[in-house]
Amino acid sequence: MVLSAARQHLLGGIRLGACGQHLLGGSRPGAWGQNLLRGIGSVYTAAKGFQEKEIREKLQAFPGGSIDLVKQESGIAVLTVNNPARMNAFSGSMMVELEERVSQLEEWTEGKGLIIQGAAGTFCSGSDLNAVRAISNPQDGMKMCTFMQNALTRLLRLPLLSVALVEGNALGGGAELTTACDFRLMAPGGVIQFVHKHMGLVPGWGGAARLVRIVGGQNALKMLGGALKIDPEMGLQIGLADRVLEGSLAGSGANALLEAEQWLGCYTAGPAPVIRAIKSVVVSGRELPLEVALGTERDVFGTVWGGPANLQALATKAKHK
Ligand SMILES: C[C@@H](C(=O)O)C(=O)SCCNC(=O)CCNC(=O)[C@H](O)C(C)(C)COP(=O)(O)OP(=O)(O)OC[C@H]1O[C@@H](n2cnc3c(N)ncnc32)[C@H](O)[C@@H]1OP(=O)(O)O
Repeated sequence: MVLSAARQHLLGGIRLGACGQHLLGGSRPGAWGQNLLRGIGSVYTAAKGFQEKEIREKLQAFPGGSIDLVKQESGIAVLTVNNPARMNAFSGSMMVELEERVSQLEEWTEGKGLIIQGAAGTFCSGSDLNAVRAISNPQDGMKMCTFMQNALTRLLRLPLLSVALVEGNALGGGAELTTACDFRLMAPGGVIQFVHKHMGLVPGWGGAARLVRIVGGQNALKMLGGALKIDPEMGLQIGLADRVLEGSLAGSGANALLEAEQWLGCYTAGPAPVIRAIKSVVVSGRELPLEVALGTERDVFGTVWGGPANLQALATKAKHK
């Protein structure tokens, strides 16, 4: 399918430069403002019958793989889903580790961006089916899903601009993980597929709720109802993907990551307090009723107004030509 230049522009098509115009397809901060700036936004820990400690122990009984976090001087962290022998499926211990890494990122006050990737050139094939089989009763399933909803909600609310770097397959829970990032970059050959219907399931990690907000209800229904394989072209078309990586660079691990870092760097350039405030006002606008979001925006505005970056810009009489 040939996309018009304007459509490509809106969809973040591959012909735009790395820093091209990828437009989107005063007081002490109040509680929401403070929470948003700290990136803490758990709403699930009070869910009925949910004992985090109990489910954490249960999940630890299914070990394997790891979730690796590298925080870089650039302010961009890289989180790697690392279980290549199982196509980076999430073991129980990896679910627990993911939540721990999110906690570490919530405390990382210098951070501006985050890239989530899978090890060895493929993204993530969802839950480890061996663990799933062992806890395939409704009670345990509910607990696991609540734990992951909590972790992924907090991940999306981090005051960091986040990117899912999709090489290879993002299946089931792996597809859900991509929706817990602000942006999705797809390598040629990459696939995002909500395979849940084929498993007799629906998404339970918050992936359906987030998907509707990203691609709209019609597209979400088609993706879930048809368990559609979304390739990069289709991803761009429906607004699921923000960019397709260059073919020459993608598929070669470090290069794909480098390209993703360059892309993200266009948006994270600048002082951390400002970038974090940008993410915070977008999170509040995305999640809160308008009146509440406006209040939060005022709170966050108050953290940057008259701040060092603002004063410096005023002193240099910046022109925006
Ligand atoms: C919805 C949800 C939830 O919990 O809420 C979920 O995410 S359920 C999980 C949804 N995901 C799935 O159903 C993924 C099922 N797997 C696949 O479709 C396939 O394995 C692909 C991921 C497309 C890769 O196929 P390909 O032919 O390239 O490799 P392969 O099948 O030989 O896979 C390599 C090894 O990874 C393992 N493997 C792959 N995906 C796995 C998974 N999710 N859990 C446990 N092991 C998995 C395979 O069994 C195999 O192990 P051995 O070498 O030992 O045989």
